[in-house]
Amino acid sequence: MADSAQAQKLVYLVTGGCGFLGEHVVRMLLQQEPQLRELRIFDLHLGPWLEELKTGPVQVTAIQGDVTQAHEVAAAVAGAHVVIHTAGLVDVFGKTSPETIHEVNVQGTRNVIEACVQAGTRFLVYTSSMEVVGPNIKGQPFYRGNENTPYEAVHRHPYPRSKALAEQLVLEANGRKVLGGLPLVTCALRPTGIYGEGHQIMRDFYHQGLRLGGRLFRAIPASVEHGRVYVGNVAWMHVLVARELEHRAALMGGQVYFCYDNSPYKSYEDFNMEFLGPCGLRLVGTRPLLPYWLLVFLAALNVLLQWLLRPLLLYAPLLNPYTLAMANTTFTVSTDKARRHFGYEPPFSWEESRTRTIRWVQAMEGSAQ
Ligand SMILES: NC(=O)c1ccc[n+]([C@@H]2O[C@H](COP(=O)([O-])OP(=O)(O)OC[C@H]3O[C@@H](n4cnc5c(N)ncnc54)[C@H](O)[C@@H]3O)[C@@H](O)[C@H]2O)c1
Ligand SMILES: CC(C)[C@@H](O)CC[C@@H](C)[C@H]1CC[C@H]2[C@@H]3[C@H](O)C=C4C[C@@H](O)CC[C@]4(C)[C@H]3CC[C@]12C
Repeated sequence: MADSAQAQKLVYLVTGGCGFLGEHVVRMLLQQEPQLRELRIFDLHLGPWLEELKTGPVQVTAIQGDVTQAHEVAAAVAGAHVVIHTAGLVDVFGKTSPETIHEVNVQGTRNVIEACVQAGTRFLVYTSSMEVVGPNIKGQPFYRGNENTPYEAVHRHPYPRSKALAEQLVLEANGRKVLGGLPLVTCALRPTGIYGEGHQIMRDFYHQGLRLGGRLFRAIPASVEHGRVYVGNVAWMHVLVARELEHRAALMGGQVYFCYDNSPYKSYEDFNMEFLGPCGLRLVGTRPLLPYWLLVFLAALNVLLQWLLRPLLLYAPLLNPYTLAMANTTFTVSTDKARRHFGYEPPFSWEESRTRTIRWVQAMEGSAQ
């Protein structure tokens, strides 16, 4: 990338740039990356909001494309200095087949890597996930762990498997010679559960609560901690890594970093209530209202119903065996590797993150507040 002595401006490509995280990365780049000349936004589904971005000094190029199509990826990458690859199928609800998840998340990532090599693009930031680590199929807790904490990462579910395989491809590609003979520098970021404006699952919980008369029913013990991170802080980490990769290639190249901030450690449901409570919902029960065995039965019943109904409609409830196991397994991170390696500090405090998320829920149609 250009150093300060050169006036050269940079071309960034964000895959999945119209997604929940991708949109925040796009907006953060436009606000915080002074070297940006052109921002390419590559996505299967382009959002109408992109039009409003085209009035600024940076050239914004919206590209409707599919990461599973190598030629489409190659065309989008050609001429880019940096690729931030967030595109992926985030499906733990059985909405898509395991083959499709693999095709998008693994083959799509392979296509991005090869496109970088063929085009001479030297810097690739990949949005991985905590799930590359866990929780594993044994339900072993990962308590305040970091990037070096030993943990038996064993996955059966197609989504975490695909993220683990894709991350491995990205890290193994670090150091490959790209067109022109210089090395590719790659890095993988592992967010825990991201929350914030645009989080579809939070929207689903909110609407479920509205349907149930303003109530949600506790299913998970409050003692089970789940790490969460604000989307604005995750976006900033992507922008900062993309900027620092060149200058700190020897240190950062081929590394993984958990995405973290000062969001509190809470159960998944209690954490959601930080935002849904001020918006009029109430979490019923100080302990799970149903015995775990009954939740296991209901989760399995949901799988059966999904299979039976598939010819007629997509039935994809929040509760299934995988989501129940995830919600019931402590997974929290405590690390400062990103700060030590590239000076990351979360720009949004917990209070700001909470306020922004509450305002977003309140602005949702049909708000109870
Ligand atoms: N949401 C979380 O809690 C979380 C946590 C950790 C990691 N991640 C990772 O962050 C990334 C973004 O996740 P998100 O929550 O914003 O999901 P999202 O579904 O909101 O965004 C994904 C984007 O990728 C696009 N996409 C999907 N398939 C594509 C394809 N074949 N070609 C091009 N674009 C395609 C979608 O249209 C969407 O805009 C994913 O890689 C996900 O694994 C998410
Ligand atoms: C129905 C109840 C049991 C309810 O509590 C289920 C919650 C469940 C939908 C979520 C619990 C943990 C979530 C996952 C976690 O935050 C991390 C993830 C990694 C990321 O890469 C994608 C999203 C997710 C898998 C996230 C999905 C929702 C949960 C399973």
